[in-house]
Amino acid sequence: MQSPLKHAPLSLLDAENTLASPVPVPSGRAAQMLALTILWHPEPARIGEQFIAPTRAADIAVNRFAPLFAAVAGDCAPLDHRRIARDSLRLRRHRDDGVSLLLPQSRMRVELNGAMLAAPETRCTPEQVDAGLVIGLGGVVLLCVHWMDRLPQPSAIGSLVGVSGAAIRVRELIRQVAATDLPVLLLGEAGSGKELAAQAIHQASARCRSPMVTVNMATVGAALAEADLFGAGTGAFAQARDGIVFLDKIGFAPPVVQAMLRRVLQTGEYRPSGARMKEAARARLIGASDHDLHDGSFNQALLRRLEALVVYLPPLRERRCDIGVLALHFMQSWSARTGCTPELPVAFMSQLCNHDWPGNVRQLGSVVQRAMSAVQAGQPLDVDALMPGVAGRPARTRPNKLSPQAVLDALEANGWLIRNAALALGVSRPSMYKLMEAHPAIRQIGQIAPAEIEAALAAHGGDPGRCAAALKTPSEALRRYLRGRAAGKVL
Ligand SMILES: Nc1ncnc2c1ncn2[C@@H]1O[C@H](COP(=O)(O)OP(=O)(O)OP(=O)(O)O)[C@@H](O)[C@H]1O
Repeated sequence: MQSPLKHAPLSLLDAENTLASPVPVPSGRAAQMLALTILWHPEPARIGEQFIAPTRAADIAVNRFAPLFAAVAGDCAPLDHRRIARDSLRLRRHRDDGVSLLLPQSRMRVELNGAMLAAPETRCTPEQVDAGLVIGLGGVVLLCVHWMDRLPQPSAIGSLVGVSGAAIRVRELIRQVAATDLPVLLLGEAGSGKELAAQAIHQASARCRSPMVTVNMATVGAALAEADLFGAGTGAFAQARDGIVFLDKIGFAPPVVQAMLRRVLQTGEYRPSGARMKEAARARLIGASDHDLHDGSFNQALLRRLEALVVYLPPLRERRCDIGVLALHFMQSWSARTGCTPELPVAFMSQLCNHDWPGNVRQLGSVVQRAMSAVQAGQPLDVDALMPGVAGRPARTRPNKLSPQAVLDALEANGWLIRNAALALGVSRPSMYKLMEAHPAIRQIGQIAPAEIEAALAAHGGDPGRCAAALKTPSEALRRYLRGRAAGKVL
């Protein structure tokens, strides 16, 4: 499954030089090992243990006593549960990297991606294996069959939970990036962990004793952005001192601010708002974006400087084997906060592991916590009721099943950002555009008179999010309009 933000995980470039040997990107399934990760087990300590298949030739036999699953720095043990059959479920890797599941002779219930298997052999396509197969055994254990491009490693960055090759790679990159002092660009879908990665870079770097100051460029209006960043004494650069300025959603920075940031990166100086003298910008800059910044509307000279180091956070659906350890992590933090440890049923965990998580780790965390409190309160666990409204419903809602009010509500609840509203509704972005075009109350920016836009801006202090809501027009289009206006384009 390819993400639109696919990026080489780390490019080591600076303004003058391209290093000849960037960190190698493993290519193709040939470079990968087939792995089994425990997504769920009655003993929580077993969650995340892995078995890595040594060769591509032999079948993998999965039964009560084999294979041996290993914790990263611990002992090996089989699944070892009385509801797991002694007879083996066999996993057979084919030449095309599809995988067949051959059922055991026993009556043990075997599920594949949430559906019970009855046929003696079920063949999964290479694409299905790429997406991660979720196998349920005996109604007690969930395994993920997936590819690994590197061997498991102890985590040196405890805050970033994950056992997938992608999670290991991100932690390696963060350590490399933390050892340098170049600007960094963090890319990844909303909720994939960019801010957490910025905090980890800060913590692992020599700047950890100075503050990291975060500014969300999507929520500061153009009028305030300059002061928020460069205000004398109070702006982010002044506050961060020798630390880090983290610009979240940097793609939304107004053009004038983008030009200032470029000059900061170029000269190492800035002029505080209202001051006559320039000051040295001592803080390191980290930017984050959930969309591609190469579309021309972002300052490309700034982008080239920010791209000195790029760390890409893959979406959760591309690292399904992390869902178990992440769910456990959220359950443990809920228990630590509340002092209660309610148990979530394996059927519910299976649904979590099979979900595509358009809102990524943030959405998983919210759903797990809601589920914990529902169980705690003695309420039945209704997965459908827990999934919507966090950052998204399960993907693949039929657009023609959505009422105009549902479309309007999703836009209202998501700051009139098309992308987030589409995620919340579980429809693709093209479908979302069609739904908006057909909607009687939603207007395209081109249909609104400039005077009305100016009046809305004046009424809402220049805040594009609130203006978009007042004008009933998508926020992205309004921001594009404002960028064009600032650049002096005839509109
Ligand atoms: N690998 C991880 N381990 C533990 N928690 C994680 C991990 N990745 C993300 N989270 C948690 O998920 C939530 C969202 O993460 P974060 O805010 O870093 O995402 P983001 O990519 O910056 O999102 P946005 O683009 O919407 O700002 C946070 O609560 C964070 O702690």
